[in-house]
Amino acid sequence: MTMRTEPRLRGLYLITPDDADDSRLHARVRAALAGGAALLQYRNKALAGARQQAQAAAVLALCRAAGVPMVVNDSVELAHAIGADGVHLGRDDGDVAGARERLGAAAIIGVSCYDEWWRAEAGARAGADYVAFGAMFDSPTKPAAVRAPLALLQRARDELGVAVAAIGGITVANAATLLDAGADLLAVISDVFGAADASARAAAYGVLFSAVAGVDPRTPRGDNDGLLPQAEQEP
Ligand SMILES: Cc1ncc(COP(=O)(O)OP(=O)(O)O)c(N)n1
Ligand SMILES: Cc1nc(C(=O)O)sc1CCOP(=O)(O)O
Ligand SMILES: [Mg+2]
Repeated sequence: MTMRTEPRLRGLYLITPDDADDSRLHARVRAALAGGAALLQYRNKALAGARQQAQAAAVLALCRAAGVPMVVNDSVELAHAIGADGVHLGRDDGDVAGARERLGAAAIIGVSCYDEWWRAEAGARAGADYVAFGAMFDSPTKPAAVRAPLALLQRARDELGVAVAAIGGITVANAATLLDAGADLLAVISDVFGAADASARAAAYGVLFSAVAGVDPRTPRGDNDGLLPQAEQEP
């Protein structure tokens, strides 16, 4: 498989909770971003249409101010409309080629793989920037999500030239196992946005990445973006 030449995404991957209260959501997002993150996904299953677009655009502005790239969940069109940095595609959300054509070569495109290896292989081959496996643990946000084995993270790290994301029930207490198994991105909703101090909780992931993965995801965009240069990775 062809290896990517761009920097590889690595660090805390914040995903917004369903929150219809804009000012409360902004405060939570600001706090989480202040703690440090490599990437943020705007996801709000409770909103649609103009209301969702306005909220997404406001969160994008917060991400821009923090120097953190933002992808949009589910919708290439919403990502395009607000000028987001990319999109996350699940099994019902369209294909990588279509998203790439619409959003451009620099867009960050991620795919959900659940517990299925073939999706990761197909996604990487189609030009995805990361493949996401989960749920790694019981998820408070998605209690019915299928569970994915750690071995998928290890295999993806060893065989695919794209970033490997883990999602589902991740906490600071269980995250090290995922980093050891090969996750580059830890995608988290509840553990950060449900914390009394979202900033401190996000920062705790930064400490984990520094200790386990040897990178500092708090480094602001422009220095290393929370991204590890490809040259520093294993061949
Ligand atoms: C990083 C990441 N991984 C997986 C998902 C789940 O995507 P999907 O299966 O499309 O489910 P919804 O998020 O749309 O409910 C994700 N959003 N992000
Ligand atoms: C959106 C989503 N997708 C999942 C998958 O397994 O594909 S788990 C999940 C929810 C993640 O939230 P929390 O950090 O609260 O568990
Ligand atoms: Mg989806």
